[in-house]
Amino acid sequence: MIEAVGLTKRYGAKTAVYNLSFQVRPGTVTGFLGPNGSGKSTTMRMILGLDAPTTGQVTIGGYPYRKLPNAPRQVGALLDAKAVHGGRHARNHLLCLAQLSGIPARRVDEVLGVVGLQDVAKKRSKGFSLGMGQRLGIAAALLGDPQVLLFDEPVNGLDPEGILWVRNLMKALAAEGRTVFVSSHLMSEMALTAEHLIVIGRGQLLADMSVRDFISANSADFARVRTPDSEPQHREKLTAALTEAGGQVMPEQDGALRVTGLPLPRISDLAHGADVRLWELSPHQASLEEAYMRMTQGAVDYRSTIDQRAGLQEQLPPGAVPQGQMPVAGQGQPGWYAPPPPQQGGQPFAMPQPQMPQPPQDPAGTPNPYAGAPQPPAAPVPAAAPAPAPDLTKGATDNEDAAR
Ligand SMILES: Nc1ncnc2c1ncn2[C@@H]1O[C@H](COP(=O)(O)OP(=O)(O)OP(=O)(O)O)[C@@H](O)[C@H]1O
Repeated sequence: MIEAVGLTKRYGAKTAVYNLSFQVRPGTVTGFLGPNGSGKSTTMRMILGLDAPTTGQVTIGGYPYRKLPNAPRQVGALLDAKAVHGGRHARNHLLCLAQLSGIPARRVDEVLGVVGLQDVAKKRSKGFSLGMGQRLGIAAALLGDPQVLLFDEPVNGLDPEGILWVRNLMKALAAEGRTVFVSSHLMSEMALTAEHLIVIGRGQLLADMSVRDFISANSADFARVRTPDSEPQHREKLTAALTEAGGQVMPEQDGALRVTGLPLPRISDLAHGADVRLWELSPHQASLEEAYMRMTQGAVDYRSTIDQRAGLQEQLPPGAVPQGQMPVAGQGQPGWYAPPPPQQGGQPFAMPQPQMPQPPQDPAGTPNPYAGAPQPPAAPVPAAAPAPAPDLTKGATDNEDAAR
């Protein structure tokens, strides 16, 4: 098991991770999600002893990585697939790693077979495609047959067959009782691979819960209702009946209606009562991607100004708030991505809290640099000229970082 308690990392004045506490348990794939720059890689580096926490601690099986007996046999990681000596053959690269860790050479051939690189084992890795490089990185992570595995964006650059392979590999490793911690920006993939999620935004914990709970906590189910295309007046009649009964009705682009706040049998009864025929009445649940976007929209550092100004962004569903704004309980259209009311202390999303040791309130005795970040702004910001996300870290701005 991986356990972080009050983990904080500052780079000078920049706070990359703040007071992060979570556990990654064996036997399931745990997804690690967060917008760009939210601190995922920094957290993974601290887990692996590559960066020292400013305060707090993170352990694997009860030990900090650097004190873990025979660490390469216990923990495997893919952090940066490009971090390979390009002039070496794939097999030689793995052999070097194996020798450093006292792993027998036959294991190198085993893992080359597992990742499907046996035919290119004698090729120099500088000629490898992005996907082949990922496979080589995964082979290196598997070398010590470790119980704990960390993968930072493992499907980066993989084709659909490769993505499916990684998904099955992660699940198989977890099914063997291993601890599998994997970051990804591919939500659809994460929904298929992970059972549990840890979501961070601006270095802080936003959610620690199952994928199922995460989706239901950050989205609302809805019904799609469709009347015959040739009878637009019936669509209007049904809209009126549903609205009068307390439902929220929004038109979809294809002419159907999105209805929230009413159960399906009630919608059917209301349609029958209004003498309106239905061509479709179907239940829908938001995707992990929608739920994730909903939760993290207030914690995104890097956002294009061009597509916002040009109105190119996908239209937000009713009830969802424009980017940069957090929802306000009781406002907007309830039932449509309607969030639970903000919690005391500024936590905007209700989430089941696992029993974890409580980290020190503020280990360094300095104020929380993110305090107030999730609070809703006082006034709505027009979509055409959104306010930039405030740089709450008071350090080098993210734009400066990005420009480097
Ligand atoms: N060595 C460093 N020195 C200064 N700032 C750093 C350093 N490493 C990371 N940061 C900053 O810390 C923040 C978190 O970075 P990190 O790479 O951990 O985010 P991430 O969630 O992995 O991002 P991405 O999804 O884009 O990979 C960023 O603002 C980054 O600029």
